[in-house]
Amino acid sequence: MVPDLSRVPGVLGRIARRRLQLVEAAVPQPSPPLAGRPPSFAEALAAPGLSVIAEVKRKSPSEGAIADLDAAEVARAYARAGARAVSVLTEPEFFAGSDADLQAVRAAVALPVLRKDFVVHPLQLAEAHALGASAVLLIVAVLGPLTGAYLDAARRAGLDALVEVHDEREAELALEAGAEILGVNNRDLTTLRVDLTTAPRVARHLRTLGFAGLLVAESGYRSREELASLEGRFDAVLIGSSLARDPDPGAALRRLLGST
Ligand SMILES: O=C(O)c1ccccc1NCC(=O)[C@H](O)[C@H](O)COP(=O)(O)O
Repeated sequence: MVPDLSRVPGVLGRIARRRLQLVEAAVPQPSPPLAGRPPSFAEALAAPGLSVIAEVKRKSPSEGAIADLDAAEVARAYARAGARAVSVLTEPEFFAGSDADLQAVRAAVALPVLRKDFVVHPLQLAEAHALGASAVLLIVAVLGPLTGAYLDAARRAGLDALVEVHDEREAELALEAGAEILGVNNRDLTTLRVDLTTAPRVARHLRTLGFAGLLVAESGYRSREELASLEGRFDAVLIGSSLARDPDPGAALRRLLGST
């Protein structure tokens, strides 16, 4: 049940194909047993008001180097500043992420942790659960018609899934697949261009189609005003670069939330 990645264009296609090579070459590592059940990602996003999912992000294809950070320390700062969940990039080559970052964050904060990676193989789901993640990212542009099968497999592994789309057609595929948490990415992962009108436009389409689940706006957010425009239309926002690049990520989040 591996997606056909030859049809995925641009930067996203390069990342996904390389990810599959790395997953297939990896020797499975035993993870130490986890203390307790991870907190619910869905419940954190459903809390009143706009929930912030704050991201631990070291580097990216669009920005290059972002921060040489201590993942646990940054996650604690996010939690103190009011984040409701933490996203941790675990892709090693394009984002300089690691499973160790995820484990460090899980041990450091009581918030749910999203494993932000490029899921291209079912093994990555069991692995995410073993690492202590509460949720995984499933990208419709990568998984295509297998999105529903991966969603079911994630649920069986005890994980919530943030199903990511970028346009109306992908949004319809995600609905058919049974997504309950839908993320609309403002960043086109083929070209890396960011357009903040994308998430509200696709969200309107989803609500017109009767989607009653949780909606997340993703990528490109830098200001209090931009976040204010999402209130009442989205349940959550995912923010990475603008927080992680700040010398004080906690203060950056408090500024965005208007709580300084
Ligand atoms: O961030 C990138 O350059 C990128 C390139 C290719 C695939 C995925 C990419 N980013 C993943 C994300 O969706 C973001 O990390 C996340 O939404 C936060 O975005 P931002 O606040 O703009 O860092």
